[in-house]
Amino acid sequence: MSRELILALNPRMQFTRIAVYRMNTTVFLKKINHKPEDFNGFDRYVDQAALRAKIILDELKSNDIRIDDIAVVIGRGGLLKPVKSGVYKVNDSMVKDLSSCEYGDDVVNLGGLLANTIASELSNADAFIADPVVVDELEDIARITGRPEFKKKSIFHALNQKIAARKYAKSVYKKYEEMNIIVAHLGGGISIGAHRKGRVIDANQAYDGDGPFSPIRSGSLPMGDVIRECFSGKYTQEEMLNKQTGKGGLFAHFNTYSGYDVCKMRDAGDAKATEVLAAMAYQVSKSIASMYAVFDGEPVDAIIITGGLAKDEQFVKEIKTRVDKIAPVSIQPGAEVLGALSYYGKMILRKETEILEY
Ligand SMILES: Nc1ncnc2c1ncn2[C@@H]1O[C@H](COP(=O)(O)OP(=O)(O)O)[C@@H](O)[C@H]1O
Ligand SMILES: CCCC(=O)OP(=O)(O)O
Repeated sequence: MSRELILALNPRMQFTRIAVYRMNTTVFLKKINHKPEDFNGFDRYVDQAALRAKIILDELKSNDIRIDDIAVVIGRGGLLKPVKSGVYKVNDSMVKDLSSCEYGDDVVNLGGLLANTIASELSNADAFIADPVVVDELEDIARITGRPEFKKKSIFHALNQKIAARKYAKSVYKKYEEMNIIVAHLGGGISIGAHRKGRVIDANQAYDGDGPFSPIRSGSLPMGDVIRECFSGKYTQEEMLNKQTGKGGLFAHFNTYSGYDVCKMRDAGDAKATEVLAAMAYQVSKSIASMYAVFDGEPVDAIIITGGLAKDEQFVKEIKTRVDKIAPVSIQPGAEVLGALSYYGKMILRKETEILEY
């Protein structure tokens, strides 16, 4: 039996999900909740790397995980320069870009940094990320905007979207690379991707760009109003960016980061929650429908709705009824981030994947 373990890491704002796998067996699975006061004094998410790494290692040790059997530490990848899809070994250049927030400050940056810090504490491990949020397969036409100095960037849930699309393709006995699929990932952020024959040729820029509003992000906004707010003197640049990326969407309306809580408010009869969730479903539907045009007349084989909010039947129903004339709709509730990372971890151990250099 192989003694080589895989440690997968998915850092979120208020918790870190970790799992340890021995090939196809899950050895350990844990959601480590963090107290907000633990991070007092840390201005940026990346400043939390050393503390979170210690908390994770302590958790593994106190659960008798044989940490020196860990060979692969793999984290959800962060805001980096645009890259092609695949597995990347964490190197100095990646650590530099993540820790300096060169491409933005988001909790997702901690994926590569935690993997690196933890691997360096172990005797036998290397650090990796796979399909980071900056996987870029956009067609050139998708990059052009109404201002020559602004180009659209590819920032979306690449890991989750591609795994969901591959899983669907397998379920209908086809190859991902042979299918045209629209994937809607409904998580803390929301991204809608047009997967044409295995390449995501268009997607909304789900971090600080465009698309539907989400539990924490503002999405597309009336641009004139945003410009006037920027110059109102009321907010710093950092505050304005934060309103777009982490304090917009449902958070701005309800002061909670939890889409689940807002769904519960709607279920309890709250009129505002009903109205705002309906508007979010409406925006997601419009974004899915807009991707139909991206395929330029080629048939779309399926629409996949996935992510945490895909667990909410009412929310999904409101989207489905608006888009199911385009293609059959398949629901994959929840986001299998750790499972997706373990899939790549296994490929690394079996030497079945190219290890790309950042
Ligand atoms: N059963 C549920 N019903 C509605 N929303 C849910 C449910 N479970 C999780 N969510 C919401 O999904 C969002 C998280 O999505 P998820 O895909 O897990 O993560 P990520 O933020 O990494 O994209 C949160 O807003 C969470 O409250
Ligand atoms: C960073 C862009 C993708 C995104 O929104 O991720 P989360 O939903 O995990 O915040």
